[in-house]
Amino acid sequence: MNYLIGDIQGCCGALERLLQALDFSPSRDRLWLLGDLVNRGPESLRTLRRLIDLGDAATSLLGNHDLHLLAAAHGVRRPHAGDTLDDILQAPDCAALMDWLRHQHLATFDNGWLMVHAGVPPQWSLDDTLTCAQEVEAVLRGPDLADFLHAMYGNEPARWDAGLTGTDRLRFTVNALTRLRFCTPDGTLDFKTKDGAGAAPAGHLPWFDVPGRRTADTPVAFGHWSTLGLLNRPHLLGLDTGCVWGGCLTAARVDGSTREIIQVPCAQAQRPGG
Ligand SMILES: Nc1ncnc2c1ncn2[C@@H]1O[C@H](COP(=O)(O)OP(=O)(O)OP(=O)(O)OP(=O)(O)OC[C@H]2O[C@@H](n3cnc4c(N)ncnc43)[C@H](O)[C@@H]2O)[C@@H](O)[C@H]1O
Repeated sequence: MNYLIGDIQGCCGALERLLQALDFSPSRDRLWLLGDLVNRGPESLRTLRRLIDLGDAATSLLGNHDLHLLAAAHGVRRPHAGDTLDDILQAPDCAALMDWLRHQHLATFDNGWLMVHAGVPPQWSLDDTLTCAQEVEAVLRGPDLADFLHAMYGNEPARWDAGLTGTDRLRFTVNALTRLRFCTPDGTLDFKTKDGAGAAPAGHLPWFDVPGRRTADTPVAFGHWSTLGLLNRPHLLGLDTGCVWGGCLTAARVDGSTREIIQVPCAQAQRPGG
């Protein structure tokens, strides 16, 4: 069976309880983790090791917190207050863990589902999304990783232009795939608003509601947006249900036309707004 799982954020106990609830078997089942594997929760190191141990039974996407971990490990960013990455950064095998992390995905398309951590700009087709993701993945896996991590931060360019090149193009892709919630109909990304779908800034919409979105006919699964909560529409699954904030950890079983949502409640590891 195929399961898509929302943001774990280091809540490994919740992951274990969810796998039990699924009666998960690594020889029979496949998992797709929708990013933000680590940080803010209590057991980031244990979570990474668990995912690595799953081998081919699990495919992991990178979220903004996972990229932040790579940046912290390369000395590009200082850990923030509220980060819970120290156990990884101080682990004797930190370099090997980071090597695994940088080989994970920014987007993937499997079993008819396009999967990303945050969102897909309305102007991108499925092919555009996978191509742009692969461009970033190649840099993450290559010799220029540290330089790229320095250049990755920033909110510009906020609007897609097929003519973008170099660092600007890569930064736009990272911001779209790992940070997007709201955008304008012309695809200008907003990075300020973190509230639910009803809190759209003037002139903005949740990215998935933009009229004419080119991936509207492609099933898309994403995480990242805990204040949105579970989104379950025919071609959309939003699966960040705020595990780390005391919500649930959510899996969606997607086999052919079958869809089933399975959730386990989570202990609150961080206080919203804290
Ligand atoms: N290119 C890049 N540029 C910039 N940064 C990059 C980057 N690449 C990586 N990063 C990194 O991204 C990291 C996070 O940045 P942040 O800016 O802190 O991330 P965020 O938007 O708060 O998103 P998060 O992923 O935590 O989402 P969530 O819905 O859980 O939480 C969102 C909010 O919802 C609130 N919330 C959750 N549950 C709530 C509830 N029940 N009620 C009210 N509020 C709630 C929380 O308080 C929280 O503030 C940073 O460490 C940064 O370095």
